[in-house]
Amino acid sequence: MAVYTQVSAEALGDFLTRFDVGELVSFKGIAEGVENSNYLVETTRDRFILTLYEKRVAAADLPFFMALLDHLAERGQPVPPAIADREGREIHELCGRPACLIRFLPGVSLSEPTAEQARAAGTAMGKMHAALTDFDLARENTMGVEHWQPLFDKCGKSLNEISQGLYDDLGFQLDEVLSAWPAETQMPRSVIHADLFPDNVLMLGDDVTGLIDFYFACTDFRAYDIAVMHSAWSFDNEGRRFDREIGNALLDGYQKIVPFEAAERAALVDLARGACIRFLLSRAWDWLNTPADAMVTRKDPMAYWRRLETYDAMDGLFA
Ligand SMILES: Nc1ncnc2c1ncn2[C@@H]1O[C@H](COP(=O)(O)OP(=O)(O)O)[C@@H](O)[C@H]1O
Ligand SMILES: N[C@@H](CCOP(=O)(O)O)C(=O)O
Repeated sequence: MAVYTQVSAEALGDFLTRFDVGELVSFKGIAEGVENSNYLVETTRDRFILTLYEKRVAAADLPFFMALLDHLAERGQPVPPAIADREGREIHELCGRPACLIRFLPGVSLSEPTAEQARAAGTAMGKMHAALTDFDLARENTMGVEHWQPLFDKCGKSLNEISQGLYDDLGFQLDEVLSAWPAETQMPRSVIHADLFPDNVLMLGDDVTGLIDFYFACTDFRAYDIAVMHSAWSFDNEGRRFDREIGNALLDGYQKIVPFEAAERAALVDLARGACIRFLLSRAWDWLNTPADAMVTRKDPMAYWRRLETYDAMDGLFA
């Protein structure tokens, strides 16, 4: 359940008067998602998403995210920009939280995408990267490679409460991935989504209708974005079954738009191992620090350990 902040009909009705969007007809909390509070809002004119930003999204980062969404939307990418109020402001405050009213996009996120859908999603990421070549802003990846060792150290031996021996096993893998990690100048860097899991891609049939949830977007290796996507899309939820056909379709759809440079292609498997460590660590931290009775469902860190083991046994992502 991702509605942390309750909004009353009165507060929302009053909030909407700042915009030229018609009057409130109905609204309801959206259960999906874990980071922010999201509501589906219906007015006399249209549908919108109301997002109240909770503790993981820093208010200071919102201008970057909104500029990024505006840039992509202006270039015809299927992303949801924030709606500006009558004075041109996109970022607001509601019920004590930073808040945005966001364009609603049609489509559903898939739990079991097919290879054709993965190909379309890879192509959508390629088009997004191509549209970002003239985007000038930057944001540090606060979940990037420099942050893995400190987060590992913060989790410490408690990792063994998740699975016996995880502290030593993950420590070993982390050392390996850090020593294989490419130097900054070795391959193209860009603003990337950094969390394009199936739940952040809206689709109708085989068509991508929306790329959402840009709140981890940051500057990093461009190929790291597709590696994150590969690790999220090519396995079942538990990370037990690897589907090479889906992985290949994803990479293939992407490289039709943004061909891989030789250095990117060679580094993909190490970037995917890094992606596993990143999500394993954030999930492990949440696992160890979220009370079992909290409203939000904790995601299984070991699903990323299993993926890491699969990548560890691979020579390259293409086969
Ligand atoms: N612009 C949008 N159009 C349509 N649905 C959206 C939009 N933004 C979010 N949603 C819906 O809200 C859910 C949660 O949004 P998301 O941004 O993933 O939340 P969180 O940041 O909390 O993880 C999505 O799974 C989707 O169903
Ligand atoms: N995709 C991450 C968690 C971030 O959740 P999101 O709902 O904001 O995409 C994971 O699965 O660990």
